[in-house]
Amino acid sequence: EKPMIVCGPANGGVSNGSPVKPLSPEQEELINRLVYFQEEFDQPSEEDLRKISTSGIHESDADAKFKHITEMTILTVQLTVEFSKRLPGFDTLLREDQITLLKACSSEVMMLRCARRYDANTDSIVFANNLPYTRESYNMAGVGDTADSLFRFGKTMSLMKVDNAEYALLTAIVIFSERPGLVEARKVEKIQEIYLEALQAYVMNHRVRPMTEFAKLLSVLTELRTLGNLNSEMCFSLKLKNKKLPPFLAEIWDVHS
Ligand SMILES: Cc1nc(-c2ccccc2Cl)n(NC(=O)c2ccc3c(c2C)OCCO3)c1C(C)C
Repeated sequence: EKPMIVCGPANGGVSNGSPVKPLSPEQEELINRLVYFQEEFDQPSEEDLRKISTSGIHESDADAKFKHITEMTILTVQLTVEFSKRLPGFDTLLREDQITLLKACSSEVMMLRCARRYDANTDSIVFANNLPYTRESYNMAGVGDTADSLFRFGKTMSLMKVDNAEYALLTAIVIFSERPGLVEARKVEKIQEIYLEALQAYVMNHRVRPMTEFAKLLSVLTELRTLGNLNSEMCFSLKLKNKKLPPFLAEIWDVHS
């Protein structure tokens, strides 16, 4: 069943003295749809997880850990592609622009998905039941120090108490971001505006200090750009170390030997 959003304004519908505009029915429907598909495509299926090699996962085999991370990432990026296809507006774009958006957003959405799975008590990313994205696996896989900023990001997000609706809207906003090479950039921007307005309306009606919380949520977008760029840098350094990425990831992240 669809998880309904209970839309009672957090502050009795008044924010710094002025009455808060409620969410429109269209915005409520949009948010409910996004939260529904966020759950639908949240984790790889048990069947997919069984396919992932867990051999060597609990030993100190660096290559096995690296392989595990790559396989988990491929499954998760594929879930993001499925989520994107169901976003209102995505199917109105040129195929070429859909590809541009999916390639560019994939690492950023991965970071956001991991942040959502960050557990502050254990300072770890609890991702599906295979736990590949832990500090230990990162250290083992030989990419430990860079992953630190992913855990810091996860901690920041958990302190902000970002809820499912805000995560789903942030993901849509990341997907419909301005990217180099877009043919219909203006069209993507117009679609992104819909999701930005919905996020603003949601925050205005659900947060105690809406303006600052909305600003902080938008600053997440900038942090995600930085994290995505760090991923590109890591892909490049892996290439220099002749550490092969699976073709699917080499293709979407433009890592060509
Ligand atoms: C197969 C694979 N899967 C990932 C990944 C794993 C989890 C979240 C996001 C990404 Cl992109 N990465 N990237 C990182 O793990 C990664 C790269 C750079 C980072 C970073 C991470 C998690 O963390 C933030 C700082 O820079 C890789 C390769 C490239 C190892």
